[in-house]
Order: sequence, then structure tokens, then C-alpha cells
Amino acid sequence: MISIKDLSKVFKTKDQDVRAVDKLNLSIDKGEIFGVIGYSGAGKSTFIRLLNRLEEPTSGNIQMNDQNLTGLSKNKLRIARQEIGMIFQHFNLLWSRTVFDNIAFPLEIAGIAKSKRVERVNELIELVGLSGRGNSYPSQLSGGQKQRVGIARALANNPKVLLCDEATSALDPETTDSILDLLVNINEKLGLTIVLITHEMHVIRKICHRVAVMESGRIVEAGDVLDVFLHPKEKVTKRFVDQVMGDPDREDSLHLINQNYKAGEVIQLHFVGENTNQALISELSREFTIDVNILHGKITQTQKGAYGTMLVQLVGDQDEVDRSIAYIKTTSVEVEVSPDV
Ligand SMILES: Nc1ncnc2c1ncn2[C@@H]1O[C@H](COP(=O)(O)OP(=O)(O)OP(=O)(O)O)[C@@H](O)[C@H]1O
Repeated sequence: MISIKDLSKVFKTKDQDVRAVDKLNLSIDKGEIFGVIGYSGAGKSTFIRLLNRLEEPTSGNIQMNDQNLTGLSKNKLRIARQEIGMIFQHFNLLWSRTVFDNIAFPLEIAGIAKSKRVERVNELIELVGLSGRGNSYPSQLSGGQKQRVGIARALANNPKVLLCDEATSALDPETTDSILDLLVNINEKLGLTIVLITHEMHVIRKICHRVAVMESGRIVEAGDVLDVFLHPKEKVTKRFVDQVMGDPDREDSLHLINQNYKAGEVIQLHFVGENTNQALISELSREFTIDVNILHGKITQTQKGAYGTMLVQLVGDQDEVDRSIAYIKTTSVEVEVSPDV
């Protein structure tokens, strides 16, 4: 769907050449939500702006929707861009136009007849959850509502790809979640490919299928979100994963558990992937004559399933406790008896 080969962008400034994107290679599949994460200065904004040639590449190739985007003339690029929607951190709305007219704008440019425009805008207003707000001006809307207008406008011409440039960075956590839910919803409903850049691992965890980590203009690590979360290789990736995976209270909890829970066995369960869930706990107490005492845990959901760890105490006859541990070992949940800090 999107194939990027040796893409580079060098900004020539008075003092020096800045290699913002440096021989970047990446493939993005049709219909996936692909996240690129990196710290400030990694080159994310430049990268996403290269994808619709808001920024002209210095060298390299972008193949998108069966077209060589990098080779298109200005005229052909204008047409190709109708298949690429984009939303921005600061929304980039037209402040003197109503919600309705903002969304209608790209349709006007595309030369769509008025009656068709009205129909399409009303459809989009409903899709993004802004029914009844068509006559409002951007200044009368909350940040989340403004981004909904941005999304509706980006979808107006039925693009195949939606580029999101830090689309939730200006929003509070709750509003961020509602916008992310909307993006998942339109990805599923419309089969739209979404490419987003962010510096927040929460965004990646919540909605992305695959992720690439960017540093100094290059992709240093990429893969399925769950794989990258579970086996981060690069230092920068580990720091991002800690943003959402870190369980700083675990060590304290384990000390207290070792002091206070002497009966039976304390075990650590490690949940990974889509086939595992907390139903194991109810299964254990149903199938074995033991009590299962949940002591500490952190389970996190991603688009590719749940992962996390849980400390539990199993209390009962030693035989029965042993049998239940042997059973857990036959499941996909990893188990560790008497875990260390
Ligand atoms: N127009 C420009 N002229 C010169 N240098 C630029 C220009 N745009 C970006 N840069 C430089 O390119 C590098 C990458 O910037 P970019 O904005 O793409 O990174 P980023 O990961 O998006 O960071 P941020 O989230 O802070 O914007 C930086 O060193 C930046 O200073």
C-alpha cells in the first residue's frame, strides 16, 4: 500500500545541513493503523509531511496507492492528494468558516456540485459525532470537537490514507481517548489506512497495529505493537515502552507480599497476546479446590491483545496447588513460582 525506499530530507540552513530524514525504509499495509514514535527532533513531522509531499524529498521514493508519489508532476500530485487526508496537532481549521463550511472546503476545491456537497458534509458531521454543530464556528468548539472537524474535513474526498500529525497532543487524556476511539472506528468502518506520528506510547498502545521507532531520521526498530512492547531491543524503545508498561510499585508490593502472605504459593502470571485473559483466574478456582488471591497486577490492552503480569496467592492442599500450577503451565500464560523482585 505504502512503500518507502531510501527516503531522505536534508534541510540546508546557513550554519549546517540538517538530515531530518535519513535513508528511511518502511512498508505500510492497506487497512492498518501504523504508528511512528520518536522523541522531539527525531524527524517524525518531516517524515509524515514527506508522505504527501508537503515537504519535498531530497532523495528516495514513495509508492502509494499504486503510484510513484515522488515522481508526480504538480497537477497529478494535486489529484493524488485527494486520496491522502491529513489531520494536524493544532487542527488548522479556517476560523472564519463554520463547521459545515470547513468540511465542505475540500469538496469545493474538488469541484463537487452543491447538492452533493451538502449531502456529503451532513454524512461526515454525523460520522464524527458533531450532529447539530454544523453552524458553529471553530472558536465555539472544544479541542476535541475541533479535531473532529479536522477529521471530517480530511475524510471529505474519501481518501485511502489518513496521515495524523500528533493529532491528540494538544488534547487532555480523556479527549485524546475519544479521538483515538473515533480513529479506530473509521479505520474499521471505512478500511482506511492510518499513519500517525506521536511521542506518546499510550497512543501506540491504544490504537496501532504496528509501530516504528524513529531516532535521528531513521527507523531503529519496527514490528507488531505487542512484539515491540514485549521484546524492545533498542534503548530508546525501552524508554517508550516503560511509559506504559512500567510497574514501579511491583517491587514494594512483592516485599510486602513475601512478608504477609506465607500460606500456599505466591506465583506470578505473565499474560501475553490475544488468547490470554483473566478468565484463567476463575477457571483455576472452579477446577481446583484452591483459593486464588489476587495481590498485585497490571494488565494492559492493545489492538493485538492483552499483556501484563499479576501476582496471585494459591492457597489449599499442596497437591492441589501443585496440580493447578501444572495446569497453568499447559496454557499460554507464563507462570513463575515464588517470583523474585
Ligand atoms: N524547515 C526546516 N529547516 C531546517 N531544519 C528543520 C526544518 N524542519 C525541521 N528541521 C530539523 O529537522 C530535524 C527533525 O525535525 P522534525 O520536526 O521532523 O522532528 P520531530 O520528531 O517531528 O520533532 P518535534 O515533535 O519536536 O517536531 C530537527 O533537527 C529540526 O530542527
